[in-house]
Formats: sequence, structure tokens, C-alpha cells
Amino acid sequence: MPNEQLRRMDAFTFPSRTIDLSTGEVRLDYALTGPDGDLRFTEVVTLPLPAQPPSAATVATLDRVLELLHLAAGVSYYKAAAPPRLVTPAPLGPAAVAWLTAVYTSGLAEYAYRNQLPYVLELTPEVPAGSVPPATVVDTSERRPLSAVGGGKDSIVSLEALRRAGMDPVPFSVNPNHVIVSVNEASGLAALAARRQLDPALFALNKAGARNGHIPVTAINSLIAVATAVLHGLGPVVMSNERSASDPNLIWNGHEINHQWSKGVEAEELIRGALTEHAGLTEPYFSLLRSLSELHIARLFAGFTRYDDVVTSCNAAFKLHDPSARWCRDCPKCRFVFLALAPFMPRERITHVFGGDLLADPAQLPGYRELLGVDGHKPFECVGEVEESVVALSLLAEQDQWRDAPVVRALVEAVPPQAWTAAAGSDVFTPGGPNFVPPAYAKALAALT
Ligand SMILES: CC(=O)N[C@H]1[C@@H](OP(=O)(O)OP(=O)(O)OC[C@H]2O[C@@H](n3ccc(=O)[nH]c3=O)[C@H](O)[C@@H]2O)O[C@H](CO)[C@@H](O)[C@@H]1O[C@H](C)C(=O)N[C@@H](C)C(=O)N[C@@H](CCC(=O)O)C(=O)O
Ligand SMILES: Nc1ncnc2c1ncn2[C@@H]1O[C@H](COP(=O)(O)OP(=O)(O)OP(=O)(O)O)[C@@H](O)[C@H]1O
Repeated sequence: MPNEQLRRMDAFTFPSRTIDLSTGEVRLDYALTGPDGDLRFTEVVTLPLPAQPPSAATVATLDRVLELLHLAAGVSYYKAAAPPRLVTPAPLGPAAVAWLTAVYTSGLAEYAYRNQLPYVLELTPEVPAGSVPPATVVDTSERRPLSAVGGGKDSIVSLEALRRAGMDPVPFSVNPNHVIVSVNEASGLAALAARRQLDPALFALNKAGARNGHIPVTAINSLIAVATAVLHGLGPVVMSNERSASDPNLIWNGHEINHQWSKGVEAEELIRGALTEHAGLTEPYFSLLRSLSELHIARLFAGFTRYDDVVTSCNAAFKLHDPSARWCRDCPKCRFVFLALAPFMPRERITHVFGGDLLADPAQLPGYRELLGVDGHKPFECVGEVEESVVALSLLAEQDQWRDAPVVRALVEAVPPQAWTAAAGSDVFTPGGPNFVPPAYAKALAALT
């Protein structure tokens, strides 16, 4: 379909959704509609099946969670055209509407900014009038947690905190690649996995030049995790989203543009509200690491050596097409994670983990200048705050093993005096900020910190 036709699309709808309980296959149908005809898409999510068939009550709760997943996973297809109308298939309560609105506006804010589509930031879903039959209340707070694993350092810290506290976590991933499989193997814990298949028609449209950009992928993975927890009779979904995920990259047209929005605390509060209101789950989901900075998490991660051969935080390793084997060693995330881990590891160990030494490579200097706030704005990537980077640098400047590394030396000269002053008074190792961690889990984390 030519791009002009895509641009004339005026609505995005959610025609149907099915689940086959004998295979775990969930089919989510979408449509872009406009004067030149409709464009249909189907995303297929395959949930792992439990040993015993689910009860009718479980299926009813699952269905409510899948209703929310259907809405969230639409962002991938909506963004191909970005029509002005978003039309939901059924009535929703106020918490679900607030969550959905934020997923399509704040969650697509980076996309809107890059494509210069300010109206996306103001999108208001059209929700049919009517009330939603109340969901049956389900309290799973005392059951084994499902711990989302992304292959990087953060989810490893959570998994270890839960394991050490005797909470018997179940690792869970969507589309686990070789990195995630190896991390799970290194943990020694039996993991669950779900499959998610985007409609190939989307890739064809992308190739033909359709609108494209970043989507709030954590919102989607989170709901697949909650659906799996419900189906398997497990407890809360434990995420590993850090404090700085809530901080925007920049402000545009009066709106915060945050690459990591669906990892932030606002998204966490909204999804919890939607799950409680719409699916009846009283303690469905929280981030264990919410009160910690990236630098603090890096210090905790350095305490575990069993994952050194497999841990990979670099996003290039998680691309659907042509992924890198592990760290690419040349992106903002590789640069930031190296900087954050370096103060807490012997130089040989971190060089082994990454397969190279980024602070010995002067070609990395321009990227590090951005991370340290010397040039440009915070990159559109999962990286910590400028202050965290400056604190990490100040720790490196005190260590014999790092002081004379070319990148460390050049950065120490480039960072302005006021940034050093801010770093000196920094609270990066003091947990803080709003969080939704239940008391028993807070104890598990405190034992680690
Ligand atoms: C791996 C990655 O970083 N991908 C981002 C990249 O996409 P790229 O084209 O380079 O590779 P693919 O991920 O293979 O995507 C191929 C196309 O498919 C579209 N797509 C992918 C997944 C999906 O759920 N829906 C889709 O429509 C995608 O747009 C491609 O056209 O650049 C894209 C554009 O900026 C990003 O959207 C891709 O990000 C992935 C969705 C992804 O999984 N990214 C995470 C690693 C990520 O960025 N996590 C953030 C948290 C973001 C959040 O709020 O949840 C983080 O860690 O900070
Ligand atoms: N494929 C996936 N399946 C399930 N959960 C995922 C997946 N990828 C990421 N997550 C979860 O989403 C959240 C954000 O992912 P993120 O990539 O920031 O974390 P990470 O891989 O644990 O650590 P790092 O920040 O070092 O990459 C984490 O809670 C992570 O567990």
C-alpha cells in the first residue's frame, strides 16, 4: 500500500481476539481503516501451557488480562500510519482508560517527536459507552513470583535477591534469545517462556517506507508476563526497572519525551491500576529495583560472578533481525553499562565480560561526552542519568587501575566544575523515590543491599 494511502488512514481498531487453550496461542487482530480501504494485521502470542488445564475462574481472569494486552500490543501497527482516531472494541473503566491513553501518548512520545507528529501526544481513545462487569477479585500475593528476565544485569540482580530470600522465583521471558537462555541456564532455575510474533506485513510496510519508530515494548512484555503468571497460578510479576527509567530525555511541545517511558514509575502505577480494576488482581506487578539508581544496581551486580560469560545488556543483541552475538561495544548502552560496572570490578574482569575495554578506546570519547552531559542530550537509550555517569567517573579517577585509561583522563578534563560539585553531593547510592514494592519483597532487596 503506498504511503499516501497510509497517511489517509483515519482510525485504528481492534476487530477481534482469540485464545486456543490447547496450544496457548493468542491471536490479536488489528485494523487501520481509511477511505482507500482497510489494512489488517494479526499478532500471535503463544503462552506456555501449565501442567493442568486452567479452571474457569483462571480463564476468566486471563481473558481480562488479554483484553489489556490486545490494546497495548496495537502500538506496533498504529504507528505505521498514526491515524487521529483510536477506537477501542469495548467499554473500559477509568483506570484502564488512563493507562491506555498513556501507552499511546507517552509510550509513543519518542516516535511522535522523531516523526514530528505532535497530535499523537494528545490522542484520546474513543471508548464505547457502557459499564464493565466487575472482575472477580484475585489475591495471588503469597504465591511464587514470576521474575521477568531480559538478559541484562538488572533482572539478574532481582532474580538473585528473590532466590536468596527463599522466594523461589520463576524466571520468565518473551522470545528468549541465546543470551536469555544462557542467563537462565547460569541461574540454574527452571524458566518459562512465551513467544511473540509480529505480523510480517508490518516489516513489509516498514521496508516500503511506512512511518516507524520506538514503541513502549515493556508495556507489552509486562502484560504477557502477567498473563503467564495468571495461567500458571503464580504470584506477582517482578520487574527490574530502575529509578532513572522515569526521567525524560527531553521536553517537546510541553510533553516529556522518555525513551524508557513504559519502564518508568508512572507506567508502573497505571498498569497496576488497570490490572486491579479490569482483571481483579490485587498485587499483580511491581518493579523490585524501582528505588535504586543504575549505578547502585551495577554495584550489586558486581557481587555475582556466575553470569560473567553470558550477561548482555546491549540492545543490539535483542534485535529481531541481524542481532549482535553479545555486547556491540559501540552504542550508548554498552558505554554506559561499562562505565557503571567499571568502578566495582577488576579491569580484567570487566574486559572479559564485554570482550574489550571501552575506556581504553579513544574512539568512544564522543559518546561518553554525551553520557556525561558535556555534549547533546541524554541519548534515546536505556542509560542512567548524567549525575550517575559523573559519579562513576569520579570513582574511576580515584583508582590506580583506571586513572590513566585514555577515556577516563580525557573525560576528567572535559567535565565542568559544577558537574563535579553535583556528583560530590549525589544520592545515587541512597534508595529513594516512589515505589510499589510489597514489604516482604522490600526485605528481600534490603538483604542484598
Ligand atoms: C532491539 C532494539 O533496540 N530495537 C529497537 C530498534 O529496532 P530495529 O529496527 O533496530 O530492530 P528490531 O527490534 O529487530 O525491530 C524491527 C522492526 O520491528 C518493529 N517493532 C519491533 C518490536 C515491536 O514490539 N514492535 C515493532 O513495531 C521496529 O519498529 C522495527 O521497525 O529501533 C526501533 C525504533 O526506534 C525500536 O522500537 C526497537 O526497540 C524494540 C521495540 C525493543 O525491543 N527495544 C528494547 C531493547 C528497548 O528499547 N527497551 C527500552 C525500554 C523501552 C520501553 O519503554 O519499554 C530500554 O531498554 O530502554
Ligand atoms: N524479552 C523479555 N522478556 C521478559 N521481560 C523482559 C524482556 N526483556 C526485558 N525484560 C524486562 O523488562 C525490563 C526492562 O528491561 P531491561 O533491558 O532494561 O533490563 P535488563 O535486561 O534486566 O537489564 P539491563 O538494563 O542491564 O539491560 C526488565 O524488568 C526486564 O526483566
